[in-house]
Amino acid sequence: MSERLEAGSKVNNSMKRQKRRKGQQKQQQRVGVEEDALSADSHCEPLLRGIFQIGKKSHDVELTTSRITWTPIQPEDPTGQSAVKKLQGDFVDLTDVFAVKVKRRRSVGQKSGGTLLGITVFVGKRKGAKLKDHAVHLNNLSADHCEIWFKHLKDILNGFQNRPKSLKVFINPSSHKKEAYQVYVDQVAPLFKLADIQTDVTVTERKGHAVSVLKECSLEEYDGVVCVGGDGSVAEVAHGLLLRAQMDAGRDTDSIFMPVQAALPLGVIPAGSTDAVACSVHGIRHPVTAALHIIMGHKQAVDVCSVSSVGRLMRFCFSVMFGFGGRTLAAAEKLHWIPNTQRRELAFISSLTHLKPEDCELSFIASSGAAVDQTDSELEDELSNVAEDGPWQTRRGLYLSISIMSIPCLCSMAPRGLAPFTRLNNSSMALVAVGNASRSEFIKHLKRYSSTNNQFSFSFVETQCVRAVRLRPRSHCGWTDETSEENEESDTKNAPIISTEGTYPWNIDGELLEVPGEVLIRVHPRILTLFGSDVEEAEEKPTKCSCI
Ligand SMILES: Nc1ncnc2c1ncn2[C@@H]1O[C@H](COP(=O)(O)OP(=O)(O)OP(=O)(O)O)[C@@H](O)[C@H]1O
Repeated sequence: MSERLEAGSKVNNSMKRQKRRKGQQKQQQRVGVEEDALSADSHCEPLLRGIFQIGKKSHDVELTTSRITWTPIQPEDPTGQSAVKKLQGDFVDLTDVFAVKVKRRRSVGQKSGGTLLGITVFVGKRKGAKLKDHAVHLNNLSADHCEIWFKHLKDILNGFQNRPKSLKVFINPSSHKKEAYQVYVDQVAPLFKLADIQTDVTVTERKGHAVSVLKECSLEEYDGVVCVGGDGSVAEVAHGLLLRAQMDAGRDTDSIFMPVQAALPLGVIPAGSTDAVACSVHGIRHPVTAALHIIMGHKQAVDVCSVSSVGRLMRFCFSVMFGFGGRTLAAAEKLHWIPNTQRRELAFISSLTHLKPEDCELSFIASSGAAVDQTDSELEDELSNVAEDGPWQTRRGLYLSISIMSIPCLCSMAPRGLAPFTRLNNSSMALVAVGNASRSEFIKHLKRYSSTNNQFSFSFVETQCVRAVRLRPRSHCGWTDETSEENEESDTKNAPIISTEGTYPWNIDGELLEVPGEVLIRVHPRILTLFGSDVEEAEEKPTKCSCI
């Protein structure tokens, strides 16, 4: 790319350039250009230099391979006195530029042509975790001048190989407040269009629709997949992408196999009620931020869990909950005629009212939790032992809730994450096992997720960094006798979690899965790439659950 640009830069006659540079140096001394802006880029040879009007002032604008820098031009004082006022220059890094357009004045309804006004550079401006689109108008009425600048800028943007040019988009119109489609049309599609990204949109019609499309469509023509929806939709698309990769690689998903990576990165446009995946890679629930991360090709490899039962893959996912989390979801499904938010609150209250522990055999293989730098074959060797021979540690007892997460799951309910002690790609999962406790103690633990207090500093909560977890719910006979006195307030006469079909409810990324018997959960390091970056804490305003 740089060769192409250097060739392009020969447009400038070197004599002229020297002369101009001398003039520029003089001018810099005269007007006192913001020194930081220029000095950081001083090692880069200018590709282009020209005069544009920015705002109300004429500016000397310089393009290098990494920046556009502009400095206001101060007219010479007729009295010959040097200017006292220091004029401020500014710059944008080209890595923050996501589109460039020729700017024309058009009358209402006019679709093409129009009077040339200059060029507009679109920048993703950062404010904390938020990215906002910002336009810098470089006005100049010369068509030749603008054409050269436009071409150079376009060449540079096209040279960013990490940026997608074509995307497969899934929109779940039923997510949360049914706003996903409008969010896409109003906030995301215009940015994709501006960045000249081709899109192929599927508005999903039912649960499982995205998976069936991903299993069959030709992926070669895309540079990424985008999901507009809540965590359930993201989980479905992530599962579909990973399942497709296993099919293409000939992996037998009816066995304990080592999965291959998904072929395409996944972009997450938040339009759900919790959006923990979007928050974990953007730090904020903001569709424009998510769209700009996708356009600018910011990528982050993440660990994913697999859930298997009797040796068969059931799901790839980011979070698995058993006990309270599974029960609450099962209760919510039974109230399907009630609107989403009220349904969840009712189910939550009902599960709290009937709080009861599950009798389980919980086994896990611990990991350091620190990011590991292993080769793929070393990882494969290590993780293939997980099914049978790993150094399992086993606990037997009563648990109110067991959660396993491969990413921190940041959200407004838990700005530091449901699992703050795991990272996006540390080859490890967080295991949070909440043992038997009174309802009031359990509520205290839940409340701490949205506060600054440590939600895990309770004697009945155990946390571990793990590579694999095996959970075997034990027969419901027996556990009532072991219930602690502290838990007397719970309704011990209530039906156990096991259903009449002999299955247990699991909450897998917010989706209910009824599974009989033992479940194996393994971590698969970095097998999925998400558009976004690693984030420490969500910038969301903490919201407290209205039920507790
Ligand atoms: N047209 C549709 N009608 C009904 N369900 C759908 C449709 N399209 C997709 N789904 C399913 O809806 C489920 C829930 O979607 P999603 O998570 O986006 O919404 P939500 O539950 O309202 O949001 P959140 O998980 O953030 O609370 C997903 O499992 C998805 O498979």
